Amino acid sequence: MQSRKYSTQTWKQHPLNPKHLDHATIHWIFLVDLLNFSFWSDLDQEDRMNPHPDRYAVHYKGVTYTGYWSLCAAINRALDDNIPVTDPKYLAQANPEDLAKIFRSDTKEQVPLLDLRVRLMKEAGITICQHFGGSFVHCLQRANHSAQALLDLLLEHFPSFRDVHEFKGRKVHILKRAQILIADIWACFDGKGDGEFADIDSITMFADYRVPQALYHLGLLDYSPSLKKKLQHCQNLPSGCQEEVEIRGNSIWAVELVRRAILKRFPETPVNAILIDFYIWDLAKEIQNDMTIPTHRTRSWFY
Ligand SMILES: Nc1nc2c(c(CN[C@H]3C=C[C@H](O)[C@@H]3O)cn2[C@@H]2O[C@H](COP(=O)(O)O)[C@@H](O)[C@H]2O)c(=O)[nH]1
Repeated sequence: MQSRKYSTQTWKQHPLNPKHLDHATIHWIFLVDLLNFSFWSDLDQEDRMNPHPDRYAVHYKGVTYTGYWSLCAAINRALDDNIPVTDPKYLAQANPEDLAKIFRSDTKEQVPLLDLRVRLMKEAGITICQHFGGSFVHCLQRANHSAQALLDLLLEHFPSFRDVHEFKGRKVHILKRAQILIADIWACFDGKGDGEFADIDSITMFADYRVPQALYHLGLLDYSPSLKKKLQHCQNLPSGCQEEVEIRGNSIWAVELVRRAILKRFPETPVNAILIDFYIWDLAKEIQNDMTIPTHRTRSWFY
């Protein structure tokens, strides 16, 4: 595990991530994490690095992107076409057909939950214009460098970030996209300026579908024989069902235990759940072809 520099350098090194530390980058991160969900393909049960040829993909600057990176490629493609897709004023007044074109596919399959993505873009654009003077930066600055205050503002004003579920009669706040939004701003800005959060270490791992798969592969998470069977048969798990919430909740706990183990062994290491999560997610993409279990399949706008 490298130091904090790991996430910051890696974050900006990816060709699709923005390089300039300005307000346009904050708007880019907001839009990406507003839409950062459910890229797994109904067509592609293999889910390997060499994707099913019909699986939703975006060709951008000579590279074919699937999954999360296809979202970033689609947004960058729109910006290159002079469509101000990260500008809330544009989103508020744009017509849905034009917004849908941003996700046009270079294969047979279209992006999952397209209509929902368009709806969320319009709603967020209207909300930012009504409550934050047309710029998400004002929302960020209203949090006054507190991750938890920003989390509260996101949950108050943007309903799709309310990743909260019921588990055996108790409310479970998983909040994956709201937290990764904060983490991406922090990592991109190296914890400085607009990216400074005094309580950044209060952010948990982001309970998606890729990191749990890697945690299992690494022997840090285990599944019951019946759940393993469902995953191996690519059976859908309904959003909010007990097994799905167990996978997500235990993933958060597994990363917390990894964090404690690292600090016990290397007390001086500036590690937090974000850095561990980013490390495991990037690793998961590298070893995707060797994974010993498929990802779980829940069609959801939460992750
Ligand atoms: N826990 C966690 N989940 C993450 C990410 C990211 C992208 N982060 C990059 C940006 C900065 C960091 O340095 C990473 O390089 C996407 N996702 C989730 O994965 C799923 C997509 O997977 P696939 O279909 O294979 O592309 C989907 O649920 C998406 O929401 C992360 O970092 N952590």
